Amino acid sequence: MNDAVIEVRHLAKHFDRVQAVKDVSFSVAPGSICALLGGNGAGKTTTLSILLGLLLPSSGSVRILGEDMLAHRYQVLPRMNFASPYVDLPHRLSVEQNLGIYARLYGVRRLRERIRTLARDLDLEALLKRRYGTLSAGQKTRVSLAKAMLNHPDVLLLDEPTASLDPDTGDRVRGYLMDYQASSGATLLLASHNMLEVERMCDSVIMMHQGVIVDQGRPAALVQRYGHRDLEEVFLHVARDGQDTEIRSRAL
Ligand SMILES: Nc1ncnc2c1ncn2[C@@H]1O[C@H](COP(=O)(O)OP(=O)(O)OP(=O)(O)O)[C@@H](O)[C@H]1O
Repeated sequence: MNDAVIEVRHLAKHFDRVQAVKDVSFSVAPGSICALLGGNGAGKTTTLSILLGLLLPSSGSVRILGEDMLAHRYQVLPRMNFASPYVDLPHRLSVEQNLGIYARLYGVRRLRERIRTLARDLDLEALLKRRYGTLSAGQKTRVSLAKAMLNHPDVLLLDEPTASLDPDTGDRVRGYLMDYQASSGATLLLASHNMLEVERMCDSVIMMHQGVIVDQGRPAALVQRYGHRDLEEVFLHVARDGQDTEIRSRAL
């Protein structure tokens, strides 16, 4: 029986002449944290956007929580959420107003209590009355994460979840996400450039290079397979030697 929470098969996406994602297939197990890794332009954000239904694929299929996302995404989206530093919220509204609007859109019950809890957990209490547009990049990242947690998602997609966070705040946010995963059983898929973060948080890693998957596995297994000291070195190896790695992985 196939019980993957995220099941991607032969996914491709091109923008005019740019082939952003080429025949990508992978699955993410329930209750796991999986990382999409790859250099700039590898196709991570495009893949996450297709999973969310924000972009239509050129070909291929995506099943999430057992549903075909192309045919039935509105049945699945209430159980998902997404955080990204690239998605902006209305600048003139306060943090509290922004979270309140999303909470109503998601049909969150006892929304004031939910916002208070998230503000406490993500250190946003002092910012609730501030206009979103006046926040620093790291503060916006935390608000985006709070928005993503409003509906207690079963599937959480995160594009660089700790971008712009200082080391202390980044560490606390990672701890928060891991605690959430452990207590809720949710499945997390994140794109990250932070290899220490990935080694600490993730059960599995999917390495992309120029739109294709060049390798995947558990972080420790990848480090061992490439004979490096850590995932950072594996990343550099794949980024600088991506084409060869792609050819080798296809030959396996
Ligand atoms: N709307 C678009 N129109 C044309 N090309 C696009 C568009 N969106 C993405 N691309 C191209 O598709 C490729 C993959 O981009 P994508 O944003 O998915 O990469 P990424 O792995 O998320 O990179 P980064 O780490 O820099 O965020 C890139 O070559 C990018 O220029």
